[in-house]
Amino acid sequence: MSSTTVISAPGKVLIAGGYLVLDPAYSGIVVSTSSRFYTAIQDFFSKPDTIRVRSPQFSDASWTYTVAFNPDISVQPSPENSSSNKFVHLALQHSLALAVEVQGVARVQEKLTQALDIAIVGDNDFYSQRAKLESLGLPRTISSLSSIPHFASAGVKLSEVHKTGLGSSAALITSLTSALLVHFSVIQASALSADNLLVEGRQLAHNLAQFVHCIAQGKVGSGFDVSSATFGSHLYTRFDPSVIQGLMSDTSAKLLPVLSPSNKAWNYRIEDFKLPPCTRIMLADVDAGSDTPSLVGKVLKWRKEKAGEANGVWQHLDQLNQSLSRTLLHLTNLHDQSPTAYKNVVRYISSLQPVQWEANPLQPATDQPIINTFYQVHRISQEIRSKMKEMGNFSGVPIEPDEQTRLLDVCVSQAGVVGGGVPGAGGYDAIWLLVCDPVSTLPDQSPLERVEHVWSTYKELNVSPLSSKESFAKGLRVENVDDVQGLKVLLTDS
Ligand SMILES: Nc1ncnc2c1ncn2[C@@H]1O[C@H](COP(=O)(O)OP(=O)(O)OP(=O)(O)O)[C@@H](O)[C@H]1O
Ligand SMILES: C[C@@](O)(CCOP(=O)(O)O)CC(=O)O
Repeated sequence: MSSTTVISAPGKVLIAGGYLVLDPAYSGIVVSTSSRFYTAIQDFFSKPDTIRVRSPQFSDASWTYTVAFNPDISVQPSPENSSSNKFVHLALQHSLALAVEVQGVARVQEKLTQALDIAIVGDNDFYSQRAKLESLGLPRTISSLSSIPHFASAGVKLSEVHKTGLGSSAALITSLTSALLVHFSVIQASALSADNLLVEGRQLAHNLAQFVHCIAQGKVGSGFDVSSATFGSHLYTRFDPSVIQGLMSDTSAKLLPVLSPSNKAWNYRIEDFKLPPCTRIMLADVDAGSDTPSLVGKVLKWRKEKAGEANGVWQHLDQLNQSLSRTLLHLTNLHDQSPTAYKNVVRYISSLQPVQWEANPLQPATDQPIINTFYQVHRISQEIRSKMKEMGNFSGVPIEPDEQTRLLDVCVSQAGVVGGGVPGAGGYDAIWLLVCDPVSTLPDQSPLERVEHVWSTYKELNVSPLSSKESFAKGLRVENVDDVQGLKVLLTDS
């Protein structure tokens, strides 16, 4: 077997900044997840200029393409394909076109003298595992999820799968286009090492993925999902959509002048962010579902029509979102200043409800500022929830519907739960929580176990956990096949 290029990209959770982040005046807090999409590219023995793409988790999910050079490069789906995949097709077309612009036709043709086999797989979290847990007779807990094999077959077609909101299309596009850039030597694999995020290769990968994702979706969103798939957790401020508007309407135009990192029109901003030590994000898929584009359309219509009312909400939320990111980052500083006091506090508040955290007058003075800062995070995240709900009430959109409010209220009053909310655009389909994650809480339950118990026994909504944590690997990552559990068996050995 010849060498295999494997590139992964993480999923995302927008914990603050939904709707605001569509406007370049505001930023959002995006956390990248340990759940990833993987693209593996190998040579295989078939006709030259042929690319076969497979998604082995789904039925009817293999697509063959022919690459023609006449004289411009074009990637054509085979008439024998039994389904189409616009996202995959556009990723191939534009990545190869960019490769031709950078490397010249001859080098791209040379790489295609052997056909390519491309396998795309997403960690189980991207797709709801509720039905699988039920069929295995397992409770809806994180430990049950670990008994499902990696990259489990969904048993359905892609068009029928129940997604969980982690941004499957953005992670898929970012891993696929970047794997093609590396395989065709447009960028070096070393450009994707974690040491320095703002290197040109990674930026080119970002710009290409943003463009392909926009064109596949038929619209320019804020792009926080592709940005976190590329750079990991950060505070995101969007790029001006005009940078790719020309390419969106004239797809035969040259890509490199627009997508090059030296094009100053790419004015997105990435600022460092990570969740504090000894905490963990918990995510749940709520079996109700919302149509994000229609929520966005209605909220933006209201913002246009009732600018005065909306601007007040936007300003207030912006203040809160900025305080949240500052306060979370401050916790990391407090940890670094006094790791022992910090760990003691986390253990202490893990067994108390947030309203009790500040109540002990005998708390050592070293612990007070740490406890107060954790309580600030709780308070700010609660205020963000209520402002987002107000935004929903004003615009007639269920951003934090009453059902989710009841669920979140139960969750955030558990001992050791710092805060939570509805991610991204909100709606009925998911929640996030930040919980204390101390080394041990024995003989007490841990906050994670308490939340799992609430979720698995909750009656009003069917709540199913995801196993994702925050990914500290910064976005795109070069993988070694043998290190990715469950991947090797899905690759061809032809
Ligand atoms: N494993 C996969 N293999 C190939 N294509 C996939 C795969 N998963 C998703 N896709 C592509 O992404 C498309 C789904 O994109 P869509 O924008 O609807 O999802 P999304 O908003 O990213 O979903 P979510 O955020 O809930 O994960 C599918 O129609 C398919 O083209
Ligand atoms: C509403 C919005 O700000 C966030 C949508 O996030 P999500 O897809 O619900 O995670 C839209 C966007 O940023 O593109």
